[in-house]
Amino acid sequence: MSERTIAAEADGLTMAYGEGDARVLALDGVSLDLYEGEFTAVMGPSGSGKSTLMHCLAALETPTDGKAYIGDAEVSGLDDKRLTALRRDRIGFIFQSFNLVPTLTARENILLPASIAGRKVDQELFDDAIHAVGLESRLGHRPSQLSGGQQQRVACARALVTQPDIIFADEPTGNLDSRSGEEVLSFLRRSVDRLGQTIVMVTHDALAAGFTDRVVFLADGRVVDEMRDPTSERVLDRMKQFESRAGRR
Ligand SMILES: Nc1ncnc2c1ncn2[C@@H]1O[C@H](COP(=O)(O)OP(=O)(O)OP(=O)(O)O)[C@@H](O)[C@H]1O
Repeated sequence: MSERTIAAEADGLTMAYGEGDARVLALDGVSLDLYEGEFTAVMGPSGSGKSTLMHCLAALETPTDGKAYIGDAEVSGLDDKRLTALRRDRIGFIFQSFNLVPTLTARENILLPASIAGRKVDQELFDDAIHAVGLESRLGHRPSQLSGGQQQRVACARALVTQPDIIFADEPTGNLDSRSGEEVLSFLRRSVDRLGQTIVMVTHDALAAGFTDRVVFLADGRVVDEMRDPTSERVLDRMKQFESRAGRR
């Protein structure tokens, strides 16, 4: 197997919310390497810490203990200015609720992060992304004139055209019907295969996990298992095993 390069790393990440009786340990010492050019899914029951892990890795939250790295930059060691630059220049986000600017067209939404960063978007990459997500005829439309699936494809193109080191996607198909969801997942898959994009995606959906290269399973704030080259059937089976184990506890 060829040597893999680490795109992001969790090193003993611990996150406690609240105090005393109300204390919740959302992450309980998670150590995990995420590799360049891979599509990784993070799965686990509700409350298992998936979003918290992603937020700590993406420098949106500061862990109680442990370290998060993007490449070799330790996220918690950066001052505010460097952190803003890291998020802007090296990380892409796709959210369940799309988070598009309602007053801007699809084209303007896609170009916004690059424009804020004062960077030019590579025209070929822009054309490629638009073609891949099938939005050629929708570039002048505002989000309210687009379907949910089209809006999420705009959000995917927006994350992709800045060519970030890593894209974090938090349940990107959670608000979509199965057909639109599959379109978005195929697009993400292609951007990994064709552009070598690195993507980490939180999902509850075994079908979505079937599009990835690797699934990491969380339970109670810990990594409890992982699967390479998953199929949705194998992921479903594994999830059933977890549920029956949790039921016996
Ligand atoms: N800001 C917060 N304040 C207090 N507790 C929190 C906060 N954010 C998360 N938690 C708690 O931390 C635990 C992990 O939450 P997290 O959102 O990471 O789980 P998740 O696996 O993403 O869940 P879901 O699949 O339901 O989105 C949960 O028990 C949650 O209630």
